[in-house]
Amino acid sequence: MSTNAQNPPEPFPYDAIALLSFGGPEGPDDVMPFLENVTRGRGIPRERLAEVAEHYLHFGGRSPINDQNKELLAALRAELDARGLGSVPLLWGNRNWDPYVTDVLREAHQGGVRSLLAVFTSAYSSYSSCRQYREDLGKAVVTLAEEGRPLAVDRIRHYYNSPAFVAVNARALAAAVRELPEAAREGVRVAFVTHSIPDAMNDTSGPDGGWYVRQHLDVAAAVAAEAGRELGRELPWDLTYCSRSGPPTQPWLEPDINDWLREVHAGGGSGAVVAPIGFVSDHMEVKFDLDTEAAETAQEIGLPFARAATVGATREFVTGLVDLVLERAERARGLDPAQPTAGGLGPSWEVCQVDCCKNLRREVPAMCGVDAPRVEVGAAAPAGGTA
Ligand SMILES: CC1=C(CCC(=O)O)c2cc3nc(cc4[nH]c(cc5[nH]c(cc1n2)c(C)c5CCC(=O)O)c(CCC(=O)O)c4C)C(CCC(=O)O)=C3C
Ligand SMILES: [Fe+2]
Repeated sequence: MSTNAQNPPEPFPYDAIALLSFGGPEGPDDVMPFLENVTRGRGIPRERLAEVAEHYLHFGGRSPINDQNKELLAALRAELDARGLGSVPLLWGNRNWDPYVTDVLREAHQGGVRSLLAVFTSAYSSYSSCRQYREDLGKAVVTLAEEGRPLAVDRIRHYYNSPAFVAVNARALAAAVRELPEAAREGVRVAFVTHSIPDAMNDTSGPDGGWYVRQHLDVAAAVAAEAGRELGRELPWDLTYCSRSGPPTQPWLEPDINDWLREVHAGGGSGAVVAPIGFVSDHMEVKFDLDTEAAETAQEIGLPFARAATVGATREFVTGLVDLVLERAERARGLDPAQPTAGGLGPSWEVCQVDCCKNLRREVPAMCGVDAPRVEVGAAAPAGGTA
């Protein structure tokens, strides 16, 4: 690699890195406006909204997600600094609550940022967990282009099967199994848990459909095997779901975790461990649907129950994310770095095909895809430059 006096070796090809997340209310008054942001135009029944509002109010009207993102940002910042990226700004923008993506990117542009590498707080492919983040970016990029602020955006590949994500989840699962009383461990059953989505959304996830479930099954198998090795025994497992919403007539992914617990109990299982591999930190779904509701179900039926930790801001997970940032940077520079993975699916795409995780309602611009709006970055005049 050649170097010269002006440029550090291997210049990082992005002006900033941005963590993109869901957002959540900060207090009771934010709860309804937040829920309206989340569900605008989505046909979620009113009763479901009132019910979810109660979940938030049960925790003082405050989602844990913003504080968890701040913790993740601090850990990412430290790791980026340690890896020679101390001069690259790290931004944070949300879909449904302040700080909103468009506002954050506008401010970054004013500060000189013209290209961005995005990291989503969701590890898997589906409309809700991937394309909608790409649409958040699309909306921001189109809006800013209209203001004469062109911005280029890439993202890292999905990290569900990064060795670090799998290893940290496996250790957490083994620890949760050890939390059960000894007598409950012998016939223990494991439920990997993720956010339910409509069947139709799974059917269009990834480039050719079904990837949301496929990716979770791949992670689940890898995590169960690794945790099983650590414990010196096989762990029987299933993939289960929480947080179903939508009208009852619409099929969503099943089984629900509560139904699964009852079934395990009826089938003579001695204990249950739930491992929320679908969530990167202890979101409201984890705090309410698992730690509150599912724990109550288990207690009601007398089934010993433990919940595995989420990856959160653990050192190894964060290091793995920065590995993917550096990998993406090398690929942007035309190099061909190693792309380590766990499980059996191999490295996932970082540029999406046209209908990848298709928006079933309407077509809106999405970044990081082959059909993303093209923005002339570096054009001096206001570009309005979207095609
Ligand atoms: C796949 C997926 C993820 C994982 C990927 C990712 O992390 O992005 C996720 C994350 C999250 N979902 C969250 C909250 C909510 N999701 C809702 C509604 C919905 N989620 C869906 C899917 C997902 N959601 C879907 C298909 C709907 C139906 C409406 C629609 O088609 O969009 C609703 C409305 C009420 C309700 O119906 O439950 C709320 C309040 C929070 C914040 C939690 C906190 O505050 O800690 C987070 C991280
Ligand atoms: Fe959700």
